Amino acid sequence: MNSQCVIIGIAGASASGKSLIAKTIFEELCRDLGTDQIGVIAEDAYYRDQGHLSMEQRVLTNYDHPKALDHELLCRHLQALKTGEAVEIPTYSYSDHTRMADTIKMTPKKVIILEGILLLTDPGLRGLMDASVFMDTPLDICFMRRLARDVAERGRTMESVMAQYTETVRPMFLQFIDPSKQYADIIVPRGGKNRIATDILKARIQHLLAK
Ligand SMILES: Nc1ncnc2c1ncn2[C@@H]1O[C@H](COP(=O)(O)OP(=O)(O)O)[C@@H](O)[C@H]1O
Ligand SMILES: Nc1ccn([C@@H]2O[C@H](COP(=O)(O)O)[C@@H](O)[C@H]2O)c(=O)n1
Repeated sequence: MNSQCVIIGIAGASASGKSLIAKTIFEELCRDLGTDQIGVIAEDAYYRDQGHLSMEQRVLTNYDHPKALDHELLCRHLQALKTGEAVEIPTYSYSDHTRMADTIKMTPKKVIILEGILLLTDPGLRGLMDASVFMDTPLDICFMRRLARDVAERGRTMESVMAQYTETVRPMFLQFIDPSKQYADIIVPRGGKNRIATDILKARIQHLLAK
């Protein structure tokens, strides 16, 4: 069976507004399609399991390098959803730096919004997307938002956020994420509250569904 499943990929720097725009599109499209017909998948859920490593080893991982993520599993899950099969999405703990025991069942959807920093670096994932987006928020703004968010929500200290940003987040953005912008169909300036970009994406999804 090849069910209708529109997949939109949203990439960009950490704290560029990917989750916010994904959530806005999700909530607004739910009103038309129903909550069971649209889903959001975060690439972060596919960070590799590090249960076999000590906490001292886990903090040394470069979480902004493509190899930190299990894109193969994400690809398999998207292919399964496209063929009408349900999947078990992993859950991830930013404070323990590893997968949690629970998974979340996702049933097939008409629309899947994927969001994550490194999505557009992977040809397999790009090939599964019906449209791709890059959130082009200035890096200094992203850094300020990440600092506030990671201290408030991800159990980090200001010092650890600043060190990680200098050692891996910024260099990996320049090496992998920013060059992947070339693969985006739509480039969104300013961040997750860009109303016109949100409307354009919603209209494109509606157009793909009507085909
Ligand atoms: N345009 C914006 N104006 C103000 N705050 C924003 C804007 N876009 C995103 N944010 C905030 O910045 C933080 C990071 O955004 P988020 O969507 O979580 O980023 P990402 O998913 O790209 O890491 C969140 O607290 C979010 O509410
Ligand atoms: N254990 C981890 C795993 C990931 N990160 C950081 O998360 C960022 C990606 O998530 P966004 O919601 O910000 O897009 C990425 O830049 C990793 O550095 C982490 O700090 N710890």
